[in-house]
Amino acid sequence: MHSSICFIGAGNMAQSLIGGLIASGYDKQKISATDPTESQRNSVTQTFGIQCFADNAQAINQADIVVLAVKPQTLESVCESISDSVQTNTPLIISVAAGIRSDDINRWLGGQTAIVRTMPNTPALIQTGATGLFANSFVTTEQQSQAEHILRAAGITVWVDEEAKLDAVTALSGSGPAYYFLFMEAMEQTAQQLGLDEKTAHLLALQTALGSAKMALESHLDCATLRKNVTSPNGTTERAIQSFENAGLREIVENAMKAAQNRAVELADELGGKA
Ligand SMILES: NC(=O)C1=CN([C@@H]2O[C@H](COP(=O)(O)OP(=O)(O)OC[C@H]3O[C@@H](n4cnc5c(N)ncnc54)[C@H](O)[C@@H]3O)[C@@H](O)[C@H]2O)C=CC1
Ligand SMILES: O=C(O)[C@@H]1CCC=N1
Repeated sequence: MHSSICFIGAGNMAQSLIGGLIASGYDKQKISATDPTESQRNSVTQTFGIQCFADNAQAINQADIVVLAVKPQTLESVCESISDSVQTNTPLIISVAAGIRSDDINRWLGGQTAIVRTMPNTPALIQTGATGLFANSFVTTEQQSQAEHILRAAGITVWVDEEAKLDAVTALSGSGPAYYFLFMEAMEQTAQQLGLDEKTAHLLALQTALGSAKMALESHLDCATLRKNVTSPNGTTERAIQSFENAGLREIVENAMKAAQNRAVELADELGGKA
């Protein structure tokens, strides 16, 4: 039998996870969500057929698992508003918030709380997500498997042995879908400049991204070798790759990912206690 899960905050990330769970066969009756915005609650109920509530503390009373899916800036006040119920009912807490450390969440919830801090990504919606997980010292082995089971319904899962590594996961797979969307946007725009219509440019850009990722996942070859296999000497790809390398693409990626990681640390320092 499925555990009952309540999502606090029914925005983009919660909806991706809810969609992934339902697609994997999770019992809808066991999933609920809260959100202060009425239109958001109605839309989530309509899309997923789950119950939504306005009152966080009331909604989590029956929950075995509470997923904190609000913005990092809202997390402290949300935790304080549910701390009495958490202390009484002792659900497993799963946080998806970027940056915010489990020690801070534990303190805001009143202490001694089992918390699995995670960093999922929005492709969870189509069960192609990637999630990093870290368990604090109050999490039992059984709760660890429960958290993994839930996130696995939405894609692959990877446990990290140090909490700080979740900030690297954030910079890679948490924010990563946006990097690929940006790249696909840019490829589509340029393809139109080169003479393709919008629909054709869109389809070819997306199928190319999908094919490349699927091929790399299924291949025994590394990404550098797969790239070289596309690059004929003195051919078209070589010119494009030279153009990327000359423009410093590797450094651009390095700077962007380090900026994301730094922001995760900054968020934790700004909104929680200093590490
Ligand atoms: N969007 C993404 O790709 C990812 C987001 N995250 C994390 O997920 C969390 C949520 O992000 P998004 O879903 O993108 O934001 P969002 O803004 O789409 O969703 C947050 C939801 O929380 C609701 N909310 C605000 N105050 C609330 C309260 N007091 N009680 C209950 N709900 C409340 C808002 O109305 C909104 O619907 C963040 O902490 C973020 O770091 C993690 C991984 C990826
Ligand atoms: O941009 C953000 O802060 C969140 C965390 C990872 C993806 N979106």
